[in-house]
Amino acid sequence: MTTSALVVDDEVDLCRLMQITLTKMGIKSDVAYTLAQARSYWQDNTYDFCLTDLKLPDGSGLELVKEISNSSNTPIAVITAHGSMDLAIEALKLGAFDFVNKPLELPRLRQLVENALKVIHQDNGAQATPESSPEQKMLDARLIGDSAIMHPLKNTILKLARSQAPVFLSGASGTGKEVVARLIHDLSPRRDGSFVPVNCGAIPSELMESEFFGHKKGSFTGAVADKQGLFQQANGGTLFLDEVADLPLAMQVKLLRAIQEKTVRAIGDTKEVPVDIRILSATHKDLSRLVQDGAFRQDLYYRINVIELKLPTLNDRRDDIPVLAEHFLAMISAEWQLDVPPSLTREASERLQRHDFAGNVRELRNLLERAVTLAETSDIDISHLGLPDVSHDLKDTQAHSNAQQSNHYANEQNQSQPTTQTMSKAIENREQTLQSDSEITAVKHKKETTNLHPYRTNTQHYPSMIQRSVPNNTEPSTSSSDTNEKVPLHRPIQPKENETTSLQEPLDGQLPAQGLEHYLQEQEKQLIITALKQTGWNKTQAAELLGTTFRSLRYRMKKLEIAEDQSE
Ligand SMILES: Nc1ncnc2c1ncn2[C@@H]1O[C@H](COP(=O)(O)OP(=O)(O)OP(=O)(O)O)[C@@H](O)[C@H]1O
Repeated sequence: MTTSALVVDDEVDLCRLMQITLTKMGIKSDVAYTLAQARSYWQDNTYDFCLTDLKLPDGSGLELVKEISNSSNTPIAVITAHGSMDLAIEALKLGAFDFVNKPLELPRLRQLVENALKVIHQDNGAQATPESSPEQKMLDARLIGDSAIMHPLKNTILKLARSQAPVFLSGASGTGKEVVARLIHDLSPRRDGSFVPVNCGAIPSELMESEFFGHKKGSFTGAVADKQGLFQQANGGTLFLDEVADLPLAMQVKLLRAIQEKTVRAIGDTKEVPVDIRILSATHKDLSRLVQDGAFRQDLYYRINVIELKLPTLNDRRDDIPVLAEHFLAMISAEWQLDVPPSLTREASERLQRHDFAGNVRELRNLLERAVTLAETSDIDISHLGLPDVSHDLKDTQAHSNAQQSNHYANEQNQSQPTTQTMSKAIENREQTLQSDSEITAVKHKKETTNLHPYRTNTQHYPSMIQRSVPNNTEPSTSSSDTNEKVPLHRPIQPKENETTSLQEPLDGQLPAQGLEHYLQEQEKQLIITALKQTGWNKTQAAELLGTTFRSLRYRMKKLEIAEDQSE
């Protein structure tokens, strides 16, 4: 069936141009020159999408956007006068799926129409199988949770995926902002393009411009070849600005310009290159507060925060804990190639539902990884969770489960004391580097008094595994009066007195042959690999050793092309 469109604009020549473009794309169209005419056409006919100017002789195209979005799923895009970004944003908020600026550039118009066609195609597919559209299936498989709070969230995600509007994902750390960003991309008409996530807090400020916009060979010392920036990598796809609050102010100005103009210029280049990207952004910080404090530009905030999606904390959706736990245990089982998939005992499942998950879903996942490591059989019991005792009734349950596990934990005196365990076979393979003395000690979790999550501070906030044997000069104090003290797996090497932490001079004062950048990257790579080896390739712990965040480490590993796990 031929696709049909309604074009609304009072400029006759422009309407003709749009009609010709649409006809060339195989789309039949009607033209309305006023709001009243548009309403009448809309009532009397069925269209697959609509394209409207905002300034019409008898009213605003925004009214049409509102009416069409409220009464149907039909994609509607708006044409805005150059520079009237506020109106474009208003239209996106009201439900327009995209906008195009005047003077009209035909490639941009074609791109917009192609996106509309993809949305229509997706809708037709969904109508054919309403119960379990591929989109719904993907959403349910990757965003786990069926609680009352998750239903409207999932519906909103499906709607947002159709739009080109910038979305700002807010919510505490570990609530799944990146999961949702990826889903919005994979469910959108841009799914065939790249999803490029960037941790804005992890890029050194002096490299930011080059990372975002690229550089030409020779444009600065160390620019040994042309480099494509993140904007260009995301061309045709989605750029996800994670930890956007951490962007330095100087970079915010440049980013705003690139987002508004939809063009970028690489360092050392003379020409601007157009880019077609959708911007998604996220932070666990209060961005509006940062705007008030002058730490984040209001104009950029306004531009990226066209639609805000707030993700609930895990504590706000406790009903989802069992299903999430099941999901992660299945994942761990597959990743670690366990013969028998692990499962939670009823007591353990109940205990999890009472835990205060300051680190949200990420904390749950890590807690389960640790529990699987500690359990000798496929049954994950309350004692493997490493959580503090919270109530009397729970104590009874725990005593019962401890009794059941007594064969496995013959050496264990009580949960608050360090325990010595042998690891299951699969874990042995994975954690070879941790086993120089074949012992792993679990330390009782110290109840957090702050709401910081474990991966954003340099302090350990969870019961970590520690090696008993550590080098003399880094031996953690075993005489500490606080047996709950959290001890790092390996302490970072402390400089001796009068010793600086700066890198040693290479080759007796000679400068590195391949230049500073290359030398520093090599050093960075070596330090990261050392930390990863020391922690059995556990990125969370390696990040702590290096005094950085998990996300930052992951970003650097990707940048330096360090494979995820080289332990085998
Ligand atoms: N609803 C969910 N279903 C399945 N996995 C989830 C869900 N939410 C979060 N996760 C998992 O939790 C971990 C953290 O998620 P993610 O990185 O998306 O959180 P975030 O909010 O972006 O965190 P941060 O603010 O620290 O960047 C990931 O392993 C992710 O796969």
